[in-house]
Amino acid sequence: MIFETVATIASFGGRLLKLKHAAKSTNCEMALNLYLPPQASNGKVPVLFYLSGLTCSGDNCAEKGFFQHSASREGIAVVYPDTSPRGLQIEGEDDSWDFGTGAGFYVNATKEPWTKGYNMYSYIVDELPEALFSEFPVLDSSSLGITGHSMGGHGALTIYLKNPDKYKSCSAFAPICNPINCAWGQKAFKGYFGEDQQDKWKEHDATELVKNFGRPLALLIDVGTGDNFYKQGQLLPENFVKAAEEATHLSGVTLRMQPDYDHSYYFISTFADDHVKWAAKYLL
Ligand SMILES: N[C@@H](CCC(=O)N[C@@H](CSC=O)C(=O)NCC(=O)O)C(=O)O
Repeated sequence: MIFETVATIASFGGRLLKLKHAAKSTNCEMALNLYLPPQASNGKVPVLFYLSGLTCSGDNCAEKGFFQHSASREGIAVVYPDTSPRGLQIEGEDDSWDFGTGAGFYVNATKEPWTKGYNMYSYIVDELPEALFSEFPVLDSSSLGITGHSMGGHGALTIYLKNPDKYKSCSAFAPICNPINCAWGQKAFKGYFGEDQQDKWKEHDATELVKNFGRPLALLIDVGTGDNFYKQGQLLPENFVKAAEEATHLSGVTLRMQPDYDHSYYFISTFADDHVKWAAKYLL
C-alpha cells in the first residue's frame, strides 16, 4: 500500500478520501484529498488535478471549492494535492507566507537548501499520478486534466504547456500568468533557482512558454475584476493572452473578467462548475 487512508467522507454521492503517503521527490510525508465520483463504482473515471494557491493545503478546495458538485455529475475524479513539502527543517521555510511552506510554486528547486525537497513539479507531474494509478486502478491514466488557482493556476498553465500530451484539458482561476514580471514570482524564482538563472525562470513562466507552444490552445481562465492581487499586478493575465495571440494568431484562450469577484473561494466556488464542465469536454 502506497497511501494511508486517513478518512473517507461522503460527498455528492461519491467519496472524498483523505490520503497520505511518503513521497520521494519532496522527501517527506505528503497529504492530499482524492474525490471519487459515484461512477467510479462502475468503471474507470477521468482525473482532474486541482492545484491550490499560496498558503493552501489540499483541504481548501475540497472543503469550499465546490468541485465535487459537477465532478459527481460528470463522473470525474478530482485530486487535491498539497502545495509544498512540509517540515523539512530548512532554515527560513516558515518565515513568509509566499515562499517555502505552502508556496512550492510547482517547480523543482535548483538552489540549496531548497533542493532538499522542494520538487513540486516532479511530485505533481510524475510521482503522485504514478502512485495514484498504481493504487487506484479505477483512475483512467489516459484521461487527465489540470486546473488550479493563483499559484496553482500558474502551476496548471506551466505544467500543461510543458506536457501537452499528458493533459487533455487545462483551465485556471486567477492564475499568476507571468511570474518573472511580478513580485510573488520573482521572490519564488530567486529563492528556488537563484537570481542569475533567467533561462530557468523562463522555463516556468506561462507567458514565456506559450510563445513557443506551437499548437492550437484551448484554455479557460477566469479572473475577478475585484481581485486585489490582480489590481496589484501579481497575475498579469493580459500579458499571457497577448503572448498567446501573437504566437498562435488563433489564440484559444478564453479569458473571462468576472465583474466584482475577488481572489477568494467565493469566486472559485461560483465558477467551479464551469471549469469541471470545461474539463469534461476534453476528458469524457
Ligand atoms: N495570507 C495572505 C493571503 C493568502 C491568500 O490569499 N492565499 C490564496 C491564494 S493566493 C495565490 O496563490 C488562497 O487561496 N488562500 C486560501 C483560502 O482559503 O482563501 C495575505 O495575508 O494577504
